[in-house]
Amino acid sequence: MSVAAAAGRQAWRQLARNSGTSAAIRRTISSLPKPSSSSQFRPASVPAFNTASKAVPRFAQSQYRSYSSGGSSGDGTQVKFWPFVLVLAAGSGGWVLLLNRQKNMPPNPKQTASSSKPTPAFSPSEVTVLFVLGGPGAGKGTQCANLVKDFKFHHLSAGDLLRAEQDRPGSQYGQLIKDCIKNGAIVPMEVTVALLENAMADAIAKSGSPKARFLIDGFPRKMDQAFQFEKVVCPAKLVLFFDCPEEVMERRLLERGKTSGRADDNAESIRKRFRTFIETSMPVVEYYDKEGKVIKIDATPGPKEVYEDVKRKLVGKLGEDF
Ligand SMILES: Nc1ncnc2c1ncn2[C@@H]1O[C@H](COP(=O)(O)OP(=O)(O)OP(=O)(O)O)[C@@H](O)[C@H]1O
Ligand SMILES: O=c1ccn([C@@H]2O[C@H](COP(=O)(O)O)[C@@H](O)[C@H]2O)c(=O)[nH]1
Repeated sequence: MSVAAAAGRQAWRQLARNSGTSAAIRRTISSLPKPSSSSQFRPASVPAFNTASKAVPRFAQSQYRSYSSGGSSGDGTQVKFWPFVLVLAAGSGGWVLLLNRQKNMPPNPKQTASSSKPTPAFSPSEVTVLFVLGGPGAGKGTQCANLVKDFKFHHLSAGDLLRAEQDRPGSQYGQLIKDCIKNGAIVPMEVTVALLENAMADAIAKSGSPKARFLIDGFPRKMDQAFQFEKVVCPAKLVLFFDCPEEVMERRLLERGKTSGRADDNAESIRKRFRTFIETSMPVVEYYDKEGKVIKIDATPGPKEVYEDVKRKLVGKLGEDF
């Protein structure tokens, strides 16, 4: 299991524990991949780490001796161990190859939809989710603020939730999140999906009504997040995509960086964020575009003009009363 995957799995458990585990998160914890490292093939009595200087448990001692002595048990009985070793090694190798192959393959939506098929935590008949995507500095947050006023959305920024978790005293994932943000990398999806689900549950509980509209800003930035969120939390109705040239976004971010205090509003982090956006997040936009769910907005003009376009296109697609 990769370090990021392990961190994600841990993160999920921790976040669920900290903020009242929902049924959906609990289900996902149990459906996360089980450890696939060598520990799976290690007899329980064999220590995980090199214990050369320490006493090795009896069972392990006898195994090590057998392997190195070509099958003699040492008491005169001729037991051939090498065929077992070969079978075990071949089996383990095949398993590792299979896991690595799966890791490198994009998630298969059909498989995801048909296999364990957990029910999402929120029903799309009660909860409307709009994903808000666009490059860093395209103006997503600015336009979300406008939509909140006119359409009574709850605005949840994935970046803001991650920054809050990073700064939460005692958070086990503070450093991981900090490093990802500085480098424009994507935090393991379990962390972000759990934070979003918890925030949605909080907002719904506070409003006292199961009906709610959410703008999920800056998410999903990666295909795995998209599939996981829709499977476990709530299917999305639409994606608002703010399209903006890099030079315009860079100018805005450098300007914002003069006062934002954000660790990633600097030239080096911005370059990395742009690369992640092109390589990892644009495929998400393309995926939803093929599904006919994307409303594309030119984010180059001033904020007012952009908002007029957002409103016109959103109402055009969903009507006033969606
Ligand atoms: N249409 C616009 N024209 C000019 N400046 C804008 C426009 N929209 C937003 N800005 C400014 O650009 C900066 C980035 O905007 P905003 O924070 O809304 O972008 P974002 O897409 O949410 O960024 P990030 O992904 O980094 O959080 C802000 O300083 C904002 O005031
Ligand atoms: O789903 C997400 C969203 C964000 N991140 C990390 O946070 C920063 C900042 O995000 P903003 O939306 O610009 O506030 C982003 O560059 C990622 O490092 C994430 O990992 N996953």
